[in-house]
Amino acid sequence: MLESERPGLEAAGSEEEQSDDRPGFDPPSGYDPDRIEAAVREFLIGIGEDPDRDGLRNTPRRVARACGELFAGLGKDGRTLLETTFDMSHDEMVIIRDISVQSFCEHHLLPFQGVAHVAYIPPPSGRVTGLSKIARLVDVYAKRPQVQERLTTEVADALVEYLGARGVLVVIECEHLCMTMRGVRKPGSRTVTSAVRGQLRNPATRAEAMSLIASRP
Ligand SMILES: Nc1nc2c(ncn2[C@@H]2O[C@H](COP(=O)(O)OP(=O)(O)OP(=O)(O)O)[C@@H](O)[C@H]2O)c(=O)[nH]1
Ligand SMILES: [Zn+2]
Repeated sequence: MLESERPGLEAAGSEEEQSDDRPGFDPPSGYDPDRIEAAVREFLIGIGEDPDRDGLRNTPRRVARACGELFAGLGKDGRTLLETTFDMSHDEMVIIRDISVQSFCEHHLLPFQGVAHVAYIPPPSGRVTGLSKIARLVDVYAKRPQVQERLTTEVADALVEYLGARGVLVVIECEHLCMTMRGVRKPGSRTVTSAVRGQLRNPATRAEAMSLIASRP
């Protein structure tokens, strides 16, 4: 089937779709789709492709639009996300495990993906944040060109700085496509990074968090 015949794809170039007012579409402040589009066209020529052939004609525009989502975290931080808190008077550890992570390695602009586990001890006020905000926090720092180590520390530091968490442990495990699709070609290899702050530096508390993260039903 020709691309132009496929349902949904024909509309990709319509005025309506170009307006980028899709619900939830919140591109970074410096987002310039025209520049991305021009660059992708050049890129296609550079790899020896014909950007005017049928299947590629709308690709630069599609990539430009996709970049508004894929890099939506650029220029943002977790401050506003972590402003919404609830009074639970809970002063024990909270763990959100297996949060999916999708990011781009800043060296090759290839994806790395996997999971994040976040443990935190609420601030002395006992106020906790909504569970979804932790997952959104990971997204804010993942949706940009990144390295896994920085992603890990940025999530941990945001929880201390913006929520006032008394302790934080962030563990991220990802597979990097730049190590599997090309280069050293080691499919299945996973990189594990961690960042620990405050009371979770205590060996016993940290061990408790790690065992809860590792436990499986
Ligand atoms: N520390 C760290 N390194 C990363 C991450 N993502 C990719 N890399 C590495 O970044 C390095 C870039 O190395 P270079 O020698 O400049 O680039 P390269 O010639 O493409 O390297 P190869 O991948 O070994 O072919 C590679 O070793 C990647 O594995 C990350 O999140 N953290
Ligand atoms: Zn890479």
